[in-house]
Amino acid sequence: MFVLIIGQAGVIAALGLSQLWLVDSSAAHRTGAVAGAVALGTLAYGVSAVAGRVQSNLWIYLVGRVRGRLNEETQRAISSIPTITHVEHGPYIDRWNRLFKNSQSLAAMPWSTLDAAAAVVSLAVTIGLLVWVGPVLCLLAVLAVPLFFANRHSDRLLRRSRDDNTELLRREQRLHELCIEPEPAKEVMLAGTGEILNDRASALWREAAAAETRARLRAAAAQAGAWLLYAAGVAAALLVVADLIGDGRATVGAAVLVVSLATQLQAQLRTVLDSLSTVAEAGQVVDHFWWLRRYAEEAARPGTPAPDVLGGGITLHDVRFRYPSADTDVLHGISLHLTPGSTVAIVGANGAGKSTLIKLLTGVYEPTGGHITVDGEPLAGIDRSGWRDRLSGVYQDFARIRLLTRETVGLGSVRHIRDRPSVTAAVDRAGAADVLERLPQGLDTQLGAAFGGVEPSLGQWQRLALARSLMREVSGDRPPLCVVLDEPTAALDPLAEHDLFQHFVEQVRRATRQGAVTVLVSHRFTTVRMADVIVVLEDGQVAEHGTHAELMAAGGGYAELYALQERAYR
Ligand SMILES: Nc1ncnc2c1ncn2[C@@H]1O[C@H](COP(=O)(O)OP(=O)(O)OP(=O)(O)O)[C@@H](O)[C@H]1O
Repeated sequence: MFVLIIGQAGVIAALGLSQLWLVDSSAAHRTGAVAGAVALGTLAYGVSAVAGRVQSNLWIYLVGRVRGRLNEETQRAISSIPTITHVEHGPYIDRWNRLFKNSQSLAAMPWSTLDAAAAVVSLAVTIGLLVWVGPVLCLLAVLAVPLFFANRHSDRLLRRSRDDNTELLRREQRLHELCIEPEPAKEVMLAGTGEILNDRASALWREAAAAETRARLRAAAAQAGAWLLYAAGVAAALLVVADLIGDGRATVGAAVLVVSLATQLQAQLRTVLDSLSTVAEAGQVVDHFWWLRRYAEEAARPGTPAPDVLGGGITLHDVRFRYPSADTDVLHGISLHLTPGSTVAIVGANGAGKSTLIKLLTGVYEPTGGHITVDGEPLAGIDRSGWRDRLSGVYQDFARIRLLTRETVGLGSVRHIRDRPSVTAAVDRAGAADVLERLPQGLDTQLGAAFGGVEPSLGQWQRLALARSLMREVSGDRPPLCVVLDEPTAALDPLAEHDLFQHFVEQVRRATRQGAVTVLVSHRFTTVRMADVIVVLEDGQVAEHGTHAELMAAGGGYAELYALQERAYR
């Protein structure tokens, strides 16, 4: 690439000179010189055409490979971050989206820089030839200055509109996804809201397109002005050459050379300006890239190892939390002590903050006020991946991982993903053996209709997720210090819930022996009453806490809700 790009400068000089010699030697009837000029021109043209093709193909190949690597690294950095804010909140998503969308310019930057350098060399050769015809013609090069400023101005306009549009286009894409992703699409179809959603998405797209068009028009106006100035300069240069020819100080060949050089100068200036635009855009992409790397490094900051066994337990000290896009706190100063070997049930109305609390314990969010300690050590100071290795459980919005069944479960302990006995044991303990029996190839069944596999029901998915959460326990990994179960039976039928419950008691006993804390979120009070401590959350605050008997005796909100559910089930 380097040789090809730099070689262009020589080709440009050879082409220009061949034209000059051709015109002048034919005027002087020097046949040999004409033949030489034709040969030089043909050779230069041939080399330029072949090198151009080779160069553009090489460019596509190299940029494609570098872009692939960059996207891979970006993807890896995104997925290495153990917190979830960056995949959940718009401004963060937009930043790494820009990185993916514009990675092409970063991949092309080395070649664009080289292109710009080669074009500068070519420019110098062109200007040298112009000066050779008439020194005053070098003023043509001065007209590149307004072009440069117009280019910078239009780059800025386009970049700003692209950045502003990232959010609009993300929202447009998410609205379209509602109509084509199987989970939301069925509801959209049932309600017949597809058209409204598509209209909204189209309106967002139109808004983004209009903003971009406005920016493009303004950029084009600035550039057109600068190029008009340049065209006037070329006209003036031709007048100067006509004058030189009139005075006999230049030949007709020189006039042809000036016309050819002016055209080349224009192409070279375009190359320089385009390359500078790519380099400037690449600079922005680098900014996003470094931001992501820094973010990933900070999130994965090393810390002290997690304790081997819990001695003192997990304590929440006046913990507050506010989501990045929110104006108010979701948790308002929670103080709790989770004793080793205990089961703590968290109950409360929808939106009370139960799942948020679970996510703070697992470290996917960090408190925005107060702190959490594990055996007296701040959780923030404990190595994140070390802490994660010592957790197990399921979230309320469990993942439906559409891989082979054994992988879907085995991912709970990556080291044992191929360990079939462990996977089978985890499936059994989660009460998912009957799910497995119904799968045509058992553990080797591909899951997910979109992948040509079997699509489990919601309850079956939840049991597979539970099995995944038990992988660490059955595979002989170090036992968890904290087990979080966020509505683990919400999608289960009564029989499956009963089976799980039996297992749950067993698991709690085992966890108790090993000193783990089990935190259970549930709306089913029959399960909740088994816990050692029940915490009632109300609007992000602890309203009551104690054993079932204590809370019933207190006759507060818990007792009321328990009685209500008991009556309903009777
Ligand atoms: N990712 C998020 N970004 C912004 N706000 C959120 C996010 N997740 C939850 N919230 C808000 O935080 C509050 C508490 O939500 P959380 O999911 O913790 O409640 P919950 O008690 O688990 O409710 P449920 O019983 O419905 O599962 C809610 O008001 C919700 O709107």
